[in-house]
Amino acid sequence: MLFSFSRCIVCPALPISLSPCRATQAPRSADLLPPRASAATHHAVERPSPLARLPPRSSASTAGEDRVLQMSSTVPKSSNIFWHDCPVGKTDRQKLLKQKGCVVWITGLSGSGKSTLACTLGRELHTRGKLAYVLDGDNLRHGLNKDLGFAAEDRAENIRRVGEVAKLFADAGLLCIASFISPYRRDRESCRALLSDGSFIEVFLNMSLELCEARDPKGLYKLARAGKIKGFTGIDDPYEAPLNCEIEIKELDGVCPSPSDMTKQVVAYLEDKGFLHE
Ligand SMILES: Nc1ncnc2c1ncn2[C@@H]1O[C@H](COP(=O)(O)OS(=O)(=O)O)[C@@H](OP(=O)(O)O)[C@H]1O
Ligand SMILES: Nc1ncnc2c1ncn2[C@@H]1O[C@H](COP(=O)(O)OP(=O)(O)O)[C@@H](O)[C@H]1O
Repeated sequence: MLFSFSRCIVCPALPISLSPCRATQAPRSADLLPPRASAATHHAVERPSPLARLPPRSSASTAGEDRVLQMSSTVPKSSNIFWHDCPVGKTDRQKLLKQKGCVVWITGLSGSGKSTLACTLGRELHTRGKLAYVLDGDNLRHGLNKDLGFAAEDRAENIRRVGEVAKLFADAGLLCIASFISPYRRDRESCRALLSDGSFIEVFLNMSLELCEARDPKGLYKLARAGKIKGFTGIDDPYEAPLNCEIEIKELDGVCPSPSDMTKQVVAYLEDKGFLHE
């Protein structure tokens, strides 16, 4: 896989650092939104973002804005490149698989049940003889995205890469299940824009912070409350709720639907929209 990089700094005494990034958008106050400026202070505990090493281009703009503009990896940096079509296309693969490629994008707070839904849904689709593949935030941060932290621009780059990978999977004819906090609306919308034919299905796990924090299976909320993790989504970092998602799954009176009920809701949508047939 190729990524484009817009700028590098070469210092004889240091390793070369190359990093892309993309713009993010201001948060909404109703959505657990501490000031966006907190993104700049994320690194008290985690290692510094590779993106943060790049200096701004002009002193007039803010460092974050300028870096995002100058490094936008959605702008191709290569020249003399040509699209190469292959004789076997998406339609052929979909016929073979008897399904239609799509991306089921699950977004929500840490602890909202994203991974649980992704796995339960993946299992249900598999049982139905459908080829699905789960891309999970924690997992991809062990490999493809291991150079990224949790500053806003790192999260944006994380989601940009995943969006591109998910698009390839959908093109391969798979039912791609992406499970990421993906806290910024703009980043999610960029992924949606990669799939223009209604095959981006955004699933919002609309669980309250109280519920997620009570679950806290990894103890991360406790650490964030104790100030041991900075920039934790929902505590001192924003989460921008979707405005027009395809599926919203909510708790009712503090009770969350079971994984099986959530899965049924998503499968019913996929069935209704024809993704489970060629
Ligand atoms: N600062 C901070 N904020 C939020 N989450 C954190 C943070 N640090 C580590 N983690 C762990 O990383 C998991 C989220 O990774 P994602 O790739 O989904 O995040 S993002 O979409 O780029 O925001 C998330 O996994 P889930 O709990 O499954 O959501 C956490 O385990
Ligand atoms: N629908 C649900 N009902 C009850 N508990 C759930 C449900 N979904 C997830 N959980 C539990 O909540 C915790 C967080 O779920 P997880 O899938 O890891 O969330 P996320 O991936 O969003 O961080 C886990 O302990 C999981 O077993």
